Amino acid sequence: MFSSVLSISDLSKSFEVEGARFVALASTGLELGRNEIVAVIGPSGCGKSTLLRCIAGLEHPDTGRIRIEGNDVTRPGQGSALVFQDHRLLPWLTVRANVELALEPLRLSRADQTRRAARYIELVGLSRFADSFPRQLSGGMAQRAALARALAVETGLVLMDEPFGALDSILRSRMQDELLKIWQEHQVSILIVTHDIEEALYLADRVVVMRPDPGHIQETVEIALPRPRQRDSAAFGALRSRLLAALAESAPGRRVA
Ligand SMILES: Nc1ncnc2c1ncn2[C@@H]1O[C@H](COP(=O)(O)OP(=O)(O)OP(=O)(O)O)[C@@H](O)[C@H]1O
Repeated sequence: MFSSVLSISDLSKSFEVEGARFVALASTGLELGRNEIVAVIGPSGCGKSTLLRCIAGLEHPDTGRIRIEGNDVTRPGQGSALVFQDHRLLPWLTVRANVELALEPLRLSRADQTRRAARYIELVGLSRFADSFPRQLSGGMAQRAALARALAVETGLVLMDEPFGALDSILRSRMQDELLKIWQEHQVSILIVTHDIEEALYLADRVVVMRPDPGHIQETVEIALPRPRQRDSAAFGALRSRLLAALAESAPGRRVA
C-alpha cells in the first residue's frame, strides 16, 4: 500500500514584486511515499526552492495544505529537515556541536544527545573530524556534516535543495552513492531539488518536472530502474532523453497578475 509521508494539495504561493503579485507556485499537488526518493527538476525560477521552503515551513502558502505524517505544516522544522547547497554549518562550532545544536529542540538527555550526534557523524564517515571546525573541512566533508545534522533529527523526511550542486563531478557522484547507502540503511523519504538530470535519474524513484509562469508540476516520470543504476545503460539513456524533452518544453518566464 502507498503510505504517504508527505501530502500536498492545491498549493499556491505568490510574492509581492515591485507592487504587483508574482505567482511563484500555482495549484501544486504532490505525494511522497514512505522511503521514496523524489527528485524535482525544472528551469530556474519555476518554484522548486519555494516548494521546498513551503514544505519546510519557512514560507507560508497562500492556499493549499501540506501534511507530513498526517500533520499540517504550520511552522519551521515540523516533520522535515532541510539540507541546502551551502552547508550552513555555524563556523564557530565544531561538527559535533553543530549536530548537537540541531538536536536541542528535541530535549533529549545530555547523554542521549551526545550519543545520537556521534552516531550520525559516524554514519557519514566523519568521526575523525567530529571536533573539527567547518573551515577545516573540504566541501564534501562539510556537506556530509550538514547531512548528519539533518538525519540526526530523525524526522523521516529529508528535503534537499541542490545539496551537491557546489561539488565537483567525482565528489558529487561519490556523495550520491553515500546518500543511497544511508537511505537504504536508514529508511528515510527524500525530496531533492536538482539541476542535474543525471543526478535525478541516478537517485530517484520518481522525477517531478516543474514548469514556470506560474510554477507548477508539468509531469511526473517513474524511474523503474533497479539499483545500483548504470549511467551508460540504454534504459538510463532513454529516460535521460525523455527528461530532456520534458525540460525543453519548459521555458522560463514570469507572470505578474
Ligand atoms: N521572497 C521572494 N520575494 C519575491 N520573489 C521571490 C521570492 N522567493 C522566490 N521568488 C521568486 O519566485 C520564483 C521562484 O523562485 P524559486 O527560488 O522557488 O525558483 P527555483 O526553481 O528554485 O529557481 P533556481 O533553480 O534558480 O534556484 C522566482 O522568480 C523568484 O524570483
